[in-house]
Amino acid sequence: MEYVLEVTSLEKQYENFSVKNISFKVPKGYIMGFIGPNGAGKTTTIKTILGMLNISSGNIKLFGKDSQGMNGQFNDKIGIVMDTPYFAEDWNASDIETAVSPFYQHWNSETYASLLEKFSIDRKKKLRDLSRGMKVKLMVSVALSHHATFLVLDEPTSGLDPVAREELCDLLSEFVTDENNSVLFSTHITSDLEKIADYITFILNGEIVYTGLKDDLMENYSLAKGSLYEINEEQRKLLIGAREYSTGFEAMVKTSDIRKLPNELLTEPITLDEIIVFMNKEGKTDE
Ligand SMILES: Nc1ncnc2c1ncn2[C@@H]1O[C@H](COP(=O)(O)OP(=O)(O)OP(=O)(O)O)[C@@H](O)[C@H]1O
Repeated sequence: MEYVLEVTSLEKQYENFSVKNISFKVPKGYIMGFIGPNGAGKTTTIKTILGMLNISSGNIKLFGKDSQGMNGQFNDKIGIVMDTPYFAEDWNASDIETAVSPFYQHWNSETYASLLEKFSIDRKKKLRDLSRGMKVKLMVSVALSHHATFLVLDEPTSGLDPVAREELCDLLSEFVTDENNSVLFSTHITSDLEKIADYITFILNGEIVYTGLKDDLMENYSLAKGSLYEINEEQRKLLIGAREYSTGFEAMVKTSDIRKLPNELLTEPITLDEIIVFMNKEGKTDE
Protein backbone atom coordinates (compact mmCIF):
# COMPACT_ATOMS: atom_id res chain seq x y z
CA MET A 1 0.00 0.00 0.00
CA GLU A 2 1.26 3.50 -0.83
CA TYR A 3 1.01 6.29 1.72
CA VAL A 4 0.60 9.97 1.04
CA LEU A 5 1.48 10.85 4.63
CA GLU A 6 3.59 8.92 7.16
CA VAL A 7 3.96 10.41 10.64
CA THR A 8 6.40 8.61 12.93
CA SER A 9 6.97 9.27 16.65
CA LEU A 10 6.06 12.93 16.27
CA GLU A 11 6.43 15.13 19.34
CA LYS A 12 5.57 18.79 19.72
CA GLN A 13 5.97 20.34 23.11
CA TYR A 14 4.28 23.49 24.31
CA GLU A 15 4.77 24.79 27.81
CA ASN A 16 1.61 23.18 29.17
CA PHE A 17 0.77 20.60 26.52
CA SER A 18 2.47 18.23 24.15
CA VAL A 19 1.56 15.78 21.43
CA LYS A 20 3.58 12.64 22.09
CA ASN A 21 4.66 9.66 20.06
CA ILE A 22 2.21 10.39 17.24
CA SER A 23 2.42 7.76 14.51
CA PHE A 24 -0.09 7.20 11.73
CA LYS A 25 -0.24 6.86 7.95
CA VAL A 26 -2.74 8.09 5.37
CA PRO A 27 -3.06 5.53 2.56
CA LYS A 28 -3.17 6.93 -0.96
CA GLY A 29 -6.66 6.98 -2.42
CA TYR A 30 -8.59 7.09 0.87
CA ILE A 31 -10.21 9.47 3.35
CA MET A 32 -8.73 9.48 6.86
CA GLY A 33 -10.88 11.08 9.56
CA PHE A 34 -8.92 12.72 12.39
CA ILE A 35 -10.96 12.82 15.58
CA GLY A 36 -10.59 13.66 19.26
CA PRO A 37 -12.13 15.95 21.88
CA ASN A 38 -11.35 19.69 22.20
CA GLY A 39 -7.71 20.32 22.99
CA ALA A 40 -6.61 16.77 22.11
CA GLY A 41 -3.94 18.03 19.72
CA LYS A 42 -5.55 17.72 16.26
CA THR A 43 -4.71 21.22 15.01
CA THR A 44 -1.21 21.03 16.52
CA THR A 45 -0.58 17.75 14.68
CA ILE A 46 -1.99 19.10 11.40
CA LYS A 47 0.08 22.28 11.64
CA THR A 48 3.28 20.29 12.17
CA ILE A 49 2.42 18.11 9.15
CA LEU A 50 1.92 21.23 7.05
CA GLY A 51 5.19 22.77 8.25
CA MET A 52 3.36 25.63 10.02
CA LEU A 53 4.92 24.55 13.34
CA ASN A 54 8.36 23.14 14.08
CA ILE A 55 8.38 19.68 15.58
CA SER A 56 10.30 18.79 18.74
CA SER A 57 11.17 15.32 17.42
CA GLY A 58 9.93 12.60 15.08
CA ASN A 59 9.59 12.27 11.35
CA ILE A 60 7.03 13.33 8.75
CA LYS A 61 7.00 11.98 5.21
CA LEU A 62 4.79 13.47 2.51
CA PHE A 63 4.48 11.63 -0.79
CA GLY A 64 7.25 9.30 0.38
CA LYS A 65 9.77 12.07 1.10
CA ASP A 66 10.93 13.59 4.39
CA SER A 67 9.04 16.85 4.58
CA GLN A 68 11.19 18.83 7.03
CA GLY A 69 13.34 21.49 5.48
CA MET A 70 11.44 21.27 2.20
CA ASN A 71 9.34 24.36 2.62
CA GLY A 72 7.12 24.98 -0.34
CA GLN A 73 8.01 21.78 -2.19
CA PHE A 74 4.57 20.31 -1.70
CA ASN A 75 2.56 23.53 -2.19
CA ASP A 76 0.98 22.37 -5.42
CA LYS A 77 0.17 18.90 -4.19
CA ILE A 78 -1.49 19.79 -0.88
CA GLY A 79 -4.81 21.62 -0.63
CA ILE A 80 -5.40 23.15 2.78
CA VAL A 81 -8.71 24.15 4.36
CA MET A 82 -8.43 25.40 7.94
CA ASP A 83 -11.30 26.31 10.25
CA THR A 84 -10.72 30.04 9.72
CA PRO A 85 -9.97 31.61 6.32
CA TYR A 86 -6.37 32.68 5.87
CA PHE A 87 -7.21 35.45 3.37
CA ALA A 88 -7.78 39.17 4.02
CA GLU A 89 -11.40 39.89 4.87
CA ASP A 90 -11.69 42.67 2.29
CA TRP A 91 -10.60 40.42 -0.58
CA ASN A 92 -13.15 38.93 -2.96
CA ALA A 93 -12.79 35.63 -4.84
CA SER A 94 -11.01 37.34 -7.75
CA ASP A 95 -8.56 39.12 -5.41
CA ILE A 96 -7.80 35.77 -3.81
CA GLU A 97 -7.06 34.23 -7.20
CA THR A 98 -4.75 37.12 -8.10
CA ALA A 99 -2.91 36.77 -4.78
CA VAL A 100 -2.50 33.01 -4.59
CA SER A 101 -2.26 31.77 -8.20
CA PRO A 102 1.40 32.88 -8.70
CA PHE A 103 2.41 30.55 -5.86
CA TYR A 104 1.06 27.49 -7.65
CA GLN A 105 2.70 26.02 -10.71
CA HIS A 106 -0.49 24.30 -11.79
CA TRP A 107 -3.14 26.89 -10.96
CA ASN A 108 -6.19 26.34 -13.16
CA SER A 109 -8.43 29.41 -13.62
CA GLU A 110 -11.13 27.39 -15.39
CA THR A 111 -11.38 24.92 -12.52
CA TYR A 112 -11.57 27.82 -10.04
CA ALA A 113 -14.27 29.54 -12.10
CA SER A 114 -16.32 26.37 -12.39
CA LEU A 115 -16.07 25.67 -8.65
CA LEU A 116 -17.16 29.24 -7.82
CA GLU A 117 -20.10 28.73 -10.14
CA LYS A 118 -20.91 25.31 -8.70
CA PHE A 119 -20.92 26.80 -5.19
CA SER A 120 -22.78 29.98 -6.31
CA ILE A 121 -20.01 32.22 -4.96
CA ASP A 122 -20.24 35.78 -6.24
CA ARG A 123 -16.72 36.76 -7.36
CA LYS A 124 -17.27 40.36 -6.33
CA LYS A 125 -18.39 39.71 -2.77
CA LYS A 126 -15.81 40.44 -0.10
CA LEU A 127 -14.89 37.63 2.25
CA ARG A 128 -16.37 39.50 5.20
CA ASP A 129 -19.74 39.55 3.47
CA LEU A 130 -19.81 35.79 2.82
CA SER A 131 -21.52 33.38 5.19
CA ARG A 132 -19.34 30.87 7.05
CA GLY A 133 -20.44 28.11 4.68
CA MET A 134 -19.56 30.23 1.65
CA LYS A 135 -16.12 30.98 3.11
CA VAL A 136 -15.45 27.26 3.53
CA LYS A 137 -16.61 26.60 -0.03
CA LEU A 138 -14.30 29.36 -1.25
CA MET A 139 -11.33 27.80 0.57
CA VAL A 140 -12.25 24.42 -0.88
CA SER A 141 -12.40 25.99 -4.36
CA VAL A 142 -8.86 27.35 -3.92
CA ALA A 143 -7.64 24.00 -2.56
CA LEU A 144 -9.05 22.16 -5.58
CA SER A 145 -7.85 24.63 -8.23
CA HIS A 146 -4.12 23.91 -8.11
CA HIS A 147 -4.28 20.18 -8.82
CA ALA A 148 -3.73 19.16 -5.21
CA THR A 149 -3.78 15.41 -4.73
CA PHE A 150 -3.85 15.54 -0.93
CA LEU A 151 -6.50 17.61 0.85
CA VAL A 152 -5.98 18.48 4.50
CA LEU A 153 -9.05 19.90 6.21
CA ASP A 154 -9.07 21.08 9.82
CA GLU A 155 -12.63 21.33 11.11
CA PRO A 156 -14.07 22.88 7.95
CA THR A 157 -17.61 21.77 8.71
CA SER A 158 -18.13 23.43 12.10
CA GLY A 159 -20.88 25.98 11.66
CA LEU A 160 -22.01 24.63 8.30
CA ASP A 161 -25.64 23.72 7.83
CA PRO A 162 -26.48 20.09 6.96
CA VAL A 163 -26.91 20.91 3.25
CA ALA A 164 -23.46 22.56 2.98
CA ARG A 165 -21.90 19.68 4.94
CA GLU A 166 -23.48 17.14 2.67
CA GLU A 167 -22.15 19.04 -0.36
CA LEU A 168 -18.64 19.08 1.11
CA CYS A 169 -18.79 15.38 1.98
CA ASP A 170 -19.98 14.56 -1.55
CA LEU A 171 -17.13 16.61 -2.95
CA LEU A 172 -14.56 14.74 -0.84
CA SER A 173 -16.03 11.36 -1.80
CA GLU A 174 -15.90 12.38 -5.44
CA PHE A 175 -12.30 13.62 -4.99
CA VAL A 176 -11.07 10.19 -3.87
CA THR A 177 -12.74 8.39 -6.76
CA ASP A 178 -9.41 9.29 -8.39
CA GLU A 179 -7.16 6.78 -6.64
CA ASN A 180 -4.25 9.27 -6.69
CA ASN A 181 -6.16 11.59 -4.36
CA SER A 182 -6.28 11.36 -0.57
CA VAL A 183 -7.86 13.32 2.30
CA LEU A 184 -7.04 14.00 5.95
CA PHE A 185 -10.20 15.43 7.50
CA SER A 186 -10.40 16.64 11.11
CA THR A 187 -13.93 17.25 12.35
CA HIS A 188 -16.12 17.12 15.42
CA ILE A 189 -19.08 16.15 13.27
CA THR A 190 -18.34 12.47 13.33
CA SER A 191 -21.55 11.49 11.54
CA ASP A 192 -19.91 12.99 8.42
CA LEU A 193 -16.96 10.64 8.90
CA GLU A 194 -19.26 7.68 9.47
CA LYS A 195 -20.55 8.36 5.96
CA ILE A 196 -17.33 9.06 4.05
CA ALA A 197 -14.16 8.08 5.97
CA ASP A 198 -12.30 4.84 5.22
CA TYR A 199 -9.82 5.20 8.07
CA ILE A 200 -9.88 6.91 11.47
CA THR A 201 -7.08 8.29 13.60
CA PHE A 202 -8.22 9.10 17.12
CA ILE A 203 -6.13 11.37 19.34
CA LEU A 204 -6.70 11.82 23.06
CA ASN A 205 -4.62 14.01 25.41
CA GLY A 206 -1.92 14.37 22.77
CA GLU A 207 -1.59 10.64 22.08
CA ILE A 208 -2.96 8.38 19.38
CA VAL A 209 -5.38 5.85 20.84
CA TYR A 210 -6.51 4.34 17.54
CA THR A 211 -5.47 4.47 13.93
CA GLY A 212 -6.86 2.05 11.38
CA LEU A 213 -9.96 1.16 9.43
CA LYS A 214 -13.11 2.98 10.52
CA ASP A 215 -15.18 -0.18 10.23
CA ASP A 216 -12.79 -2.10 12.50
CA LEU A 217 -13.02 0.63 15.16
CA MET A 218 -16.80 0.70 15.03
CA GLU A 219 -17.08 -3.08 15.02
CA ASN A 220 -14.54 -3.56 17.82
CA TYR A 221 -16.66 -1.63 20.29
CA SER A 222 -20.35 -1.77 21.27
CA LEU A 223 -22.70 0.08 23.57
CA ALA A 224 -23.97 -1.83 26.62
CA LYS A 225 -26.91 -0.79 28.80
CA GLY A 226 -28.45 -2.36 31.84
CA SER A 227 -28.60 -2.48 35.59
CA LEU A 228 -25.41 -2.62 37.64
CA TYR A 229 -27.06 -5.31 39.76
CA GLU A 230 -26.92 -7.62 36.76
CA ILE A 231 -23.12 -7.66 36.60
CA ASN A 232 -20.40 -8.76 39.00
CA GLU A 233 -17.11 -7.02 39.88
CA GLU A 234 -15.16 -8.85 37.17
CA GLN A 235 -17.70 -7.88 34.53
CA ARG A 236 -17.64 -4.25 35.70
CA LYS A 237 -13.98 -4.09 34.74
CA LEU A 238 -15.00 -4.69 31.12
CA LEU A 239 -17.01 -1.45 31.03
CA ILE A 240 -15.21 1.48 29.43
CA GLY A 241 -16.16 4.99 30.57
CA ALA A 242 -19.37 3.80 32.28
CA ARG A 243 -22.08 6.39 32.98
CA GLU A 244 -24.17 5.41 35.96
CA TYR A 245 -27.77 6.48 36.51
CA SER A 246 -30.22 5.68 39.30
CA THR A 247 -31.88 3.26 36.92
CA GLY A 248 -28.75 1.62 35.49
CA PHE A 249 -25.66 2.25 33.44
CA GLU A 250 -24.51 2.86 29.91
CA ALA A 251 -20.94 2.01 28.85
CA MET A 252 -18.75 1.08 25.95
CA VAL A 253 -17.51 -2.50 25.84
CA LYS A 254 -15.24 -4.40 23.51
CA THR A 255 -17.50 -6.35 21.17
CA SER A 256 -15.40 -9.43 21.88
CA ASP A 257 -16.25 -9.05 25.61
CA ILE A 258 -20.03 -9.14 25.07
CA ARG A 259 -20.05 -12.93 25.51
CA LYS A 260 -18.60 -12.44 29.00
CA LEU A 261 -21.55 -10.23 30.02
CA PRO A 262 -25.01 -11.45 31.11
CA ASN A 263 -27.56 -11.97 28.33
CA GLU A 264 -29.97 -9.57 30.07
CA LEU A 265 -27.80 -6.58 29.16
CA LEU A 266 -28.82 -4.67 26.06
CA THR A 267 -25.97 -4.30 23.57
CA GLU A 268 -26.08 -2.31 20.35
CA PRO A 269 -23.76 -0.81 17.72
CA ILE A 270 -21.85 2.28 18.78
CA THR A 271 -21.33 5.62 17.02
CA LEU A 272 -17.99 7.43 16.59
CA ASP A 273 -19.31 10.18 18.86
CA GLU A 274 -20.01 7.66 21.61
CA ILE A 275 -16.55 6.10 21.18
CA ILE A 276 -14.97 9.56 21.70
CA VAL A 277 -17.13 10.29 24.74
CA PHE A 278 -16.56 6.94 26.46
CA MET A 279 -12.82 6.80 25.72
CA ASN A 280 -12.44 10.37 26.90
CA LYS A 281 -14.32 9.52 30.10
CA GLU A 282 -12.14 6.48 30.66
CA GLY A 283 -9.08 8.64 29.94
CA LYS A 284 -7.39 5.79 28.12
CA THR A 285 -8.01 2.70 26.04
CA ASP A 286 -7.40 -0.61 27.59
CA GLU A 287 -5.54 -1.89 24.54
N1 LIG B 1 0.82 28.23 20.39
C1 LIG B 1 0.51 27.53 21.47
N2 LIG B 1 1.21 27.66 22.61
C2 LIG B 1 0.92 26.92 23.70
N3 LIG B 1 -0.08 26.00 23.77
C3 LIG B 1 -0.82 25.83 22.64
C4 LIG B 1 -0.57 26.59 21.44
N4 LIG B 1 -1.47 26.19 20.50
C5 LIG B 1 -2.23 25.24 21.08
N5 LIG B 1 -1.86 25.03 22.37
C6 LIG B 1 -2.46 24.09 23.32
O1 LIG B 1 -2.33 22.79 22.79
C7 LIG B 1 -3.47 22.00 23.15
C8 LIG B 1 -4.01 21.31 21.92
O2 LIG B 1 -4.59 22.27 21.05
P1 LIG B 1 -5.09 21.91 19.59
O3 LIG B 1 -5.61 23.16 19.00
O4 LIG B 1 -4.03 21.17 18.89
O5 LIG B 1 -6.28 20.89 19.92
P2 LIG B 1 -7.48 20.41 19.00
O6 LIG B 1 -7.57 18.93 19.18
O7 LIG B 1 -7.31 20.91 17.61
O8 LIG B 1 -8.70 21.10 19.71
P3 LIG B 1 -10.11 21.66 19.13
O9 LIG B 1 -10.91 20.45 18.77
O10 LIG B 1 -10.67 22.39 20.30
O11 LIG B 1 -9.78 22.54 17.96
C9 LIG B 1 -4.44 22.93 23.83
O12 LIG B 1 -4.35 22.72 25.23
C10 LIG B 1 -3.94 24.30 23.45
O13 LIG B 1 -4.21 25.22 24.48
